Parts: sequence; C-alpha cells; structure tokens
Amino acid sequence: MAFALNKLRVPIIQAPMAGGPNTPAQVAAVANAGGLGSFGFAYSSPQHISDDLSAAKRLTSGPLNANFFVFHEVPTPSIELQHQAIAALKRLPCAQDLRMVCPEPPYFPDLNAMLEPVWLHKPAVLTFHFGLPKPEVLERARILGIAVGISATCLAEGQAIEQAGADFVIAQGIEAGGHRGTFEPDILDDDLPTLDLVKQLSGALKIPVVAAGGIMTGGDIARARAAGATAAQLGTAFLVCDESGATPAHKHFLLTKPTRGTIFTHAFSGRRAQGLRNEFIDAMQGQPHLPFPLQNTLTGPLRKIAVQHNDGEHQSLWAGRAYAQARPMSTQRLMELLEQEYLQSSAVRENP
Ligand SMILES: Cc1cc2nc3c(=O)[nH]c(=O)nc-3n(C[C@H](O)[C@H](O)[C@H](O)COP(=O)(O)O)c2cc1C
Repeated sequence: MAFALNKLRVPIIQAPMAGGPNTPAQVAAVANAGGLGSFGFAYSSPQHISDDLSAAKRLTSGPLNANFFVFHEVPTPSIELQHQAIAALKRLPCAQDLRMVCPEPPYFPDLNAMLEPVWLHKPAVLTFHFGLPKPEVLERARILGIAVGISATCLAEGQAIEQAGADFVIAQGIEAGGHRGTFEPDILDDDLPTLDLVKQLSGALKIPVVAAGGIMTGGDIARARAAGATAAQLGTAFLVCDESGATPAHKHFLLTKPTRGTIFTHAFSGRRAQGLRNEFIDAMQGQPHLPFPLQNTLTGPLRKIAVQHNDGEHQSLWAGRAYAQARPMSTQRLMELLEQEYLQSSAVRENP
C-alpha cells in the first residue's frame, strides 16, 4: 500500500526546492514534526541523491519525498539564437570575463539513473514537476509502495495526472515561487490563484489535491483545506529557516526587501519561474534566451560567481508572492507554529 497523504499527522509538505535549500537537517525536521520532508533533486547526481536520502534517514523515520523534473527533448538552438543569448548575458559587467558557450548535448540529466537511488531507499513519496514521467516509472513506484504526486497548473494537466494513475496532484497556483510546473514550457498558463485551482481540481478529480503557492501560515493551510486540499506544500516559508540551505543573499533579500516584489522571468533557466526581482532580471527583460534547461546551464557560471560574492542581484532568488510573511526561526519551531495556527483556524472555522 502506497503512503497516503491523509496519514500525515500535520497536513504540511515542505516543498522540494532544487539547487540547495533542502538540507537533510531541514527535511528530517519537517518529517519529525509530522509533515512530509522533501528533497528537490532535479539537478543532483545519483551519488548526491543517495547521500542526502541516507543522511535524512539517519535523522528521521518520518516520511520523505524525492522530487524530480521531467525534462523534455529540446532541439539544438540556431547559431543566431545562441549568439544573441550569449551577447545579452555578456552585456552584464559581471559576465564580461566569463567564458560562455552554448551547452553541448545531452542537455539534461538521465532521469533513470537519478531514480536508481530512489528505488533503493524507497522514500514514502516521489513527485514530479513539468509533466508526466514514463508509465514504467509510475508502475515501479506502485510496486514498491511509493506514492507519486505530480504538479498541475490547470484542470487539463490535473486530469492527465489522474488518468496516468498518480496518487495525488499538486495544484500550483500563480502565487508559487520557483518554476511553473506547466507540462509544456510555453503553453498558455491559466495563472489561477492557488485556492481557485484547488477548488477546480478537487471538484473534478478523485485523487487528493495538494495546495501550493503563497501559503505562509497555519491560517492559510486551514483555508486551503477548506477549499478542498488534503495538504499544503510550502516552499518560501521554509527558505528562511535556520536549517535551510538557501544562500545567505537569498535569505537576506527575503527578510529585508519586503516591498521589492516578485516577478516571472525566463532569463535564468529558459523556463518561466517566479522570484524576487533583481538587477539581473531587470537587465534581461525582453532579451533572447536559450530554451530550458540550456539557459540554466549557460547562466550557471554567472550564478555561481554571484553566490560566491554574496551578490543577490545576479543569482536566482526564487520566491512566492507572499514572501514578506516569511518568519526566520528553526524548522521545528516553524512546524510547531504552523500546526498551532492551523488547529486554531480550523477550530474557528468549525465553531464560528
Ligand atoms: C527556491 C524554490 C525552488 C523550487 N524548486 C522546485 C523544484 O525543484 N521542484 C518542484 O516541484 N517545485 C519547486 N519549487 C516550487 C515549489 O514546489 C512550490 O510550488 C512553491 O514553493 C509553493 O509556493 P510558495 O513558495 O509560495 O510556498 C520551488 C520553489 C522555490 C521557492
């Protein structure tokens, strides 16, 4: 029997966040507090995935989630586009000394190889972003008793997820930080707010729905549950916790720039993603870029140097729209607070 979301003692999923924020210490702290702790393994090597899952399992016997992107084949961009995308980046003073060439194929990691440690460690949950994994992946997870969840940004995607046999759907509203989970990179997105999408999906589907996007407090979780969600997935709320592996500049900007606002951009990775507005995003507005994930590889050295120099203006600061409500504290304390607020809000809803 696969793990069931309604068995979580607290209906909270700490969002998978590829690129460093999900440390084993944070993932385990969430699982120990009754939630589901997640790793964003999209860009990780099989060894790294195995090490992180082992490390978390030493710290908790609670449920864990391993998350991956479903990468889509991309044709090699024309030489003209390659030149334009590189020239746009080279106009930035901090990129002038960097060697920039269009990445060579293979453009993305081998999902089968990345899933090998998952089949060995058997986390309770496996989730995917950007579309449906191959049927054999879903079948193997089913045989091993691993529940599978897939992100949806609209009803058509939710229906495809249910038909594919997934165990739950993650309703990613427009408030959500990070990449839109749309199946096709440039499909017209409905841009629905989280609660509207949750209502739409939970009304139409039989599988459980997880609410993701702009959920920062236990009151928000109670509202998501009232809209039809079985659980809530929170990303930005966990970024500022002590155990989060978000870069110092990322945490600093989240906590000190409450009016800066978030914006969608393709400029860091080639896919539409929401983060704190910064100089890089402003400078790249309307500029040509390579398709995902080639643009991500292309901007890698620039982002790495920005992290090394603690430069928040030239690294991706993915964040949800409600980031100004983020509360810095230990992960355990945040989980306690969220649970307490959730129980209070639920009680008020039931006995107004
Ligand atoms: C820094 C960051 C990285 C993210 N990386 C991933 C990822 O690797 N896989 C994924 O499925 N979702 C990813 N997301 C999206 C989250 O799963 C979730 O939809 C989002 O955080 C919810 O919105 P919130 O940030 O307002 O809580 C990321 C979000 C953030 C903020």
